[in-house]
Amino acid sequence: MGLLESIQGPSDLKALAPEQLPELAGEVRDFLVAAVSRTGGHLGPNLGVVELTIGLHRVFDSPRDRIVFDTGHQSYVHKLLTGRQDFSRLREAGGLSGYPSRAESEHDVVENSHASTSLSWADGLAKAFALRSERDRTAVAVIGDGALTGGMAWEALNNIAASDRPVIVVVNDNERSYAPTIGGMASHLATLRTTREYERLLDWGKQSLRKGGAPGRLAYETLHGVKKGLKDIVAPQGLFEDLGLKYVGPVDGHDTEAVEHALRRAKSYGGPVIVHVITQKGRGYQPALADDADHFHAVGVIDPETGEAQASSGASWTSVFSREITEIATTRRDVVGVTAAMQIPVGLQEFADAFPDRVFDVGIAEQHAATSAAGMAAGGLHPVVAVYATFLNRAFDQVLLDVALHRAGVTFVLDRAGVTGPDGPSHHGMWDLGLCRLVPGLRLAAPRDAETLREELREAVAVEDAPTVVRFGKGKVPAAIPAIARAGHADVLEGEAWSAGDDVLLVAVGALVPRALEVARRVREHGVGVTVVDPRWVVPVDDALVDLAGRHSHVAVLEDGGEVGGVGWALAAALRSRRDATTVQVFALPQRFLDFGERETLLDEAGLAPQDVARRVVEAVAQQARSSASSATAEESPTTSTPRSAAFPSR
Ligand SMILES: Cc1ncc(C[n+]2csc(CCOP(=O)(O)OP(=O)(O)O)c2C)c(N)n1
Ligand SMILES: CC(=O)[C@@H](O)[C@H](O)COP(=O)(O)O
Ligand SMILES: [Mg+2]
Repeated sequence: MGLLESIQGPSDLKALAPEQLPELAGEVRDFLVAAVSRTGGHLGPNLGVVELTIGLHRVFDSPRDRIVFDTGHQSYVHKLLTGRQDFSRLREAGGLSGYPSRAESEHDVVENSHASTSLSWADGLAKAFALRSERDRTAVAVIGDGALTGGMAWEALNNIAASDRPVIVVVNDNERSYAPTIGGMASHLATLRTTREYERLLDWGKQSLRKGGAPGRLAYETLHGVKKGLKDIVAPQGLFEDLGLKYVGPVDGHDTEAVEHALRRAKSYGGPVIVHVITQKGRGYQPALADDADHFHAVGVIDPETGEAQASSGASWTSVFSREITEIATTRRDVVGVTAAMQIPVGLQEFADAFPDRVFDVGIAEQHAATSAAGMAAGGLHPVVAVYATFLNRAFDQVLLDVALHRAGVTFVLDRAGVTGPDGPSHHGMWDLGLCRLVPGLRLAAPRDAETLREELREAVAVEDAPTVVRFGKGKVPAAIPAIARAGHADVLEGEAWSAGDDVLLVAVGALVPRALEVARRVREHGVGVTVVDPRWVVPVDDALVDLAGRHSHVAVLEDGGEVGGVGWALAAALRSRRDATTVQVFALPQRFLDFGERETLLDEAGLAPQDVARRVVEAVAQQARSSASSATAEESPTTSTPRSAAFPSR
């Protein structure tokens, strides 16, 4: 049995001799490459924190001490060392989560995968320990250099530094988010990293003086002068110590002995301390180290020998956006791109390659991205802020009161809208429709295919006096879905509405249009007429759509956002305000946290499986017919049903 298999929890790890730790680290790396290449996941980040995590669980006493991983994507080693070694279904329903999970282990604290929150968690934990007189407990936060560029981290540091509570901030500095980390913080960490050279220089100085036989006093004076001189040149500790934080480091994050020594030093201070650990993302796995893009930050299924990803066919939503925004930028010199440390994942790399000075990476700082975009717009530019949908959440106030209040022409492009799948509840892009609906003047489009994405993106960047949003899902874009007619501002996709009129209007939103067409097919098998429309611009819900809905007896809405504030929610409210008798069924994501798993399965489980939606629509129509019949009998008068849908002018 290898060392890793012998470890069921931190106590087994603490029992190992220091000289066994490098061997254990090697076994962990072999395990990670073998397991994650089969399932996909955050291979690079976890390869970089093997020795660090071993040190954390040897020095601190989890779960009495609390170890918080920022973002949480680098917690696989933590899981391996705390009794979870079955990675066969990592990030799959029923398997291990790709992030900490309190349901999995008492050693796990924070499940939120949004970056830069760990220091606030640690500050809160430390305050609780102090007030509950649990002074033997330590709060430890492991935060990456990328996450340290997020504003929340500095709000927390400001509080942590002002206290004497034992908070250990471990900066896992691998010099990268996905790409190399940007900004002043990155530069400062780089300066501190040179201290490693400084320490080596110092060691060399000590050895040389000793070898040279210099007398004690002279040797000390010389060395002190060298140390003082070097320190000012290569290692200004400034920032953290000026804040009032003890600084330990920089530490070689792949030297188990040095890591453990530094963590023990930090623990012994008994107050707030920064431990600056230098690591390498993808450490020990050449295909990751050779990957200039992001050192295998997040991989799909790969060949463990070569790191080669499985071939995939078809264009992604992101690639369509990437091409189109670069096209637009060619003629629109005012258009600029903004990314929050995700230039490649959000599709701005092609734009940046073509126009390097017109794409801005602001670090993991979505709030700054939004408000600086308002500034850009005020200066005559048209910013396109590209983020994953879920990450717009934290910039809501900035969208509302910096962009919309000032009627700034800013376009937000939300990738990964809807259910994303393996990353779980804090990654599903299900909040943006509800949040954006709250913003006066904001307009949001949900394209259904590549052509509508291109059209709606161009329409969005043409708006100069209000925020616009274009949202699309994760993965491959579907084949073209042409319209057969227009109804107001909506595309009619299917329907015999110009015949005797259809019973049901099915409103299909964005990436769920293919599902809606399957629903319509199944409903028609029951002899129920269905017209399928795609509103395209879904925030706000426009009067033409409400008019159209009001000309049907029953409306069903299919969308991949949270129910509250969604398209169906707004359409039903508009019909109610008109005292319209049309009945509305809303098929949206339930307003709760959805677990991780396979995207299509999660949508089905959320009640959006075509067969389930169709069944419920047919039942509703039948129920409506029964109600109409019974009320007609009661009144002995002809039914007063909503006038059938009017004929559409053909497109
Ligand atoms: C608010 C927010 N924005 C963007 C992301 C996407 N994201 C996940 S990990 C990551 C990079 C993190 O870099 P770092 O903190 O240095 O950790 P490392 O991967 O280098 O260990 C980003 C941008 C996120 N999780 N949260
Ligand atoms: C941890 C994090 O936020 C990202 O790495 C995210 O997991 C990437 O998601 P995609 O794989 O959908 O790009
Ligand atoms: Mg990093």
